[in-house]
Amino acid sequence: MATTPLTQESILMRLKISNKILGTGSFAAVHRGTWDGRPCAVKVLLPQHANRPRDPKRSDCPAQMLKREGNMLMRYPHRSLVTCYAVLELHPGFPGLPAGYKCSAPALVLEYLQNGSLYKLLLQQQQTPWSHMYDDRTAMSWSIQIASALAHLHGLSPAIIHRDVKLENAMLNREEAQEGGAGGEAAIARVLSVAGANQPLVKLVDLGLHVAASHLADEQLFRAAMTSSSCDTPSGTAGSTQSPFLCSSTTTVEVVSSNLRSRSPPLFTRATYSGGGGGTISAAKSLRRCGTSGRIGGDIKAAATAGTTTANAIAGGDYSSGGSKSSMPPLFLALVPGSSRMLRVDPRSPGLRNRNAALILSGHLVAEEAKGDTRAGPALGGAGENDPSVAASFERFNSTTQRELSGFASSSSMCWVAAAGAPYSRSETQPTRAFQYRELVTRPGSGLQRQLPPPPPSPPHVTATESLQLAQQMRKSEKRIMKILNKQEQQEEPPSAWAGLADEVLDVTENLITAATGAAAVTNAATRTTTMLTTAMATAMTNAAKTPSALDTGGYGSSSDTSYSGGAGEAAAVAEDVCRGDGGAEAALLCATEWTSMNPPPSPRLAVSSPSMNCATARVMRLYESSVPVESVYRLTGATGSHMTMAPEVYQGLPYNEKADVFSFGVILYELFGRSLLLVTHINTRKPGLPAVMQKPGQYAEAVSQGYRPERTACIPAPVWDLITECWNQDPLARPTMADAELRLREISNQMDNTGIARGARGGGASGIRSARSPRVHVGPTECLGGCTIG
Ligand SMILES: Nc1ncnc2c1ncn2[C@@H]1O[C@H](COP(=O)(O)OP(=O)(O)OP(=O)(O)O)[C@@H](O)[C@H]1O
Repeated sequence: MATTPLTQESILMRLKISNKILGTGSFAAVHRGTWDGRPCAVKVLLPQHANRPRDPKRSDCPAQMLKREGNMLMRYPHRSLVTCYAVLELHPGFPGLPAGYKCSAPALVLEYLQNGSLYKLLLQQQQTPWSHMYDDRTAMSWSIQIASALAHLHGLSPAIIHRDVKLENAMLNREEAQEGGAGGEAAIARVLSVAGANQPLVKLVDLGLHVAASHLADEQLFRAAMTSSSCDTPSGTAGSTQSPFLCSSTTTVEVVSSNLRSRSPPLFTRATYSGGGGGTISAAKSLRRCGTSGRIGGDIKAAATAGTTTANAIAGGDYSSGGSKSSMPPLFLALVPGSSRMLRVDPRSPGLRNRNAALILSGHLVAEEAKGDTRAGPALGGAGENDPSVAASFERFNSTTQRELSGFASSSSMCWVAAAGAPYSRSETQPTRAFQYRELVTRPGSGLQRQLPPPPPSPPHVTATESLQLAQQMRKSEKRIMKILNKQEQQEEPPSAWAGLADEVLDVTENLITAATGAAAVTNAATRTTTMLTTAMATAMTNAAKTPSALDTGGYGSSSDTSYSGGAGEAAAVAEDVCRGDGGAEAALLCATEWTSMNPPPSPRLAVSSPSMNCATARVMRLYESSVPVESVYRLTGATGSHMTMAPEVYQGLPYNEKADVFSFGVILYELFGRSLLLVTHINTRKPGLPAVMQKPGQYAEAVSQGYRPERTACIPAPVWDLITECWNQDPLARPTMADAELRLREISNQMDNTGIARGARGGGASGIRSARSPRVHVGPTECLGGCTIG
């Protein structure tokens, strides 16, 4: 079935769409339907989005987002994620499709979740506080299911961030779906009324906003990588059915080199490797599971030797000094949860010999090359276990490099390889088919640096309040920029129309730069990068506006070598990409990070007029243009998701990673165990600790971003509350991983069982859910509704 190509005819045979709408979101309407006779939900892009012209280059338009959602669900299924049976394009006039479609519409055929969302259940619970709809055991079971789905997503490499974790997106289903059910409240009531039935399952839905925390290819590239024959299998694994590679043509690794340890502050030269490679995701998955055997197992063991206990993710990348495919050694990384260590780079690489390399993935230091480890032969097996130099380099690494890079690591969701030692040679800059390299910023003392005046003296200490004000100012400015960009997008204006926008953007940019300069002491990478991104954008827009003809003739794609002549055409192309939100934005950001890490912008005008800035930006852009369509880091700054569950850093428009989901998960725990929705308890309600009554969810998110947290309610068990507060830590890096959170919940659950504490004493049959229609015990509004007894 899965291999049969889906034609419109076969779709017609298999898919029936009824006119019953299960729900409508901002992008899609979800219809009831059947797929091969089984009940299903059909999520179809709304006509207003489907009818818009599509740019295949863009991954952030609603059509692409919907497809990405489906592809992601199909590729990485999980018991607690809604199942996607098919990703389709439905032609206008397809039976059951409402009128209004002029173009074909992407549609997902999803598992039908007939029992509504936990949000609706909670809403109903709050409306009828006398009824106990579920007990703590059930709340715990649901929490664990949601945690395991998120741990699954975050455990992928690169991590996938859901970005919209909330009770609305946690839907109830029975293990055995019943035909003929109806969604919404009726369904909830039916669930509730079935005492003794199987425990309802929770499934996470709506992954439309998901994003890869690092560099994940789109489906096409991913497939290409999976079937690629260019995988450089390490010796000893030939013939193995499972390649120990997670294919690295989907992985772009940032290399930071040169004098890492000897300079203070360290100066970085960065190159980007986007290697080819092979292998399968399933291999990586199984490797992640195995942990103790096989060649990779050896390295995981080495990680354990070095002081860590478990490795829960493995990524592999080709890391090469350039040249032929055969000279591409694999780079293996073990991501150690909650810690920061491991692994080593294949010592076969002559380019890496006698050089220490460290890799940081999503903020974790995960790899290090052992200095002096030049052994050839089995690339990975057992490496490091008995090698004192490996252990020594771990030590060295932890005491120096980690500290030096922590600023980068904590603010970036990208992979970084830090290599100390000899700078890369020019020969390394020659791109090969599967390997590209660009030097983004000139080395210390050359070009860019000389043109810039010395950085201004550090401003006096910036207080937390000032820092917050700056962040808010940033946010305001960002919003304005987004508005401008949206206006541009909606009106589908030609690039020449940027002339009018350029001035406005420059204004905003100045604001940002002022904020950034003032906040230098805060050393906020987000501030810097956003500043520089918008600077680059403004520059490009201005240039484009000045010489619109360059747009017609100037092709940045035409200059593919490392020499760069500059010019408005190039700048305009940068702007175009930045505006369109694809690789250009990332490129500008990458460049900006690098540039500003060495040189905080001394004055807006200087930064704007720096031709080297354009140069570097353009180079990076080309790199990404020919590389994978990476998720734009830029889009990882800015409010995405729901205000009531939004992490502070997301609200503030700072860079964020998968820990934003952890924060939102804390809200889920709070609402589930507390039997109350924050929206109900906090909006239009006077709360202690808050100066004024909040009327909008945005105000709540703002308060949270300033440190406000809801107080514990009596019915939240103490250990659960502890976990909630950890998830709500203002510092994302201090929050637990989802894997940890899941583990903790399981432990709490066991603890509850072992101590024989009668949870849900007041309610629930075997299902743990009580009927809304059969109220039994009245409790006042301040009493616990959950019957919890731990605390
Ligand atoms: N698999 C499903 N089974 C039953 N109902 C569903 C299913 N998926 C979604 N729904 C219903 O359809 C509604 C809209 O779905 P969804 O949230 O996925 O759409 P969206 O356009 O992505 O929404 P949003 O505006 O939140 O991004 C949901 O609130 C839910 O009630």
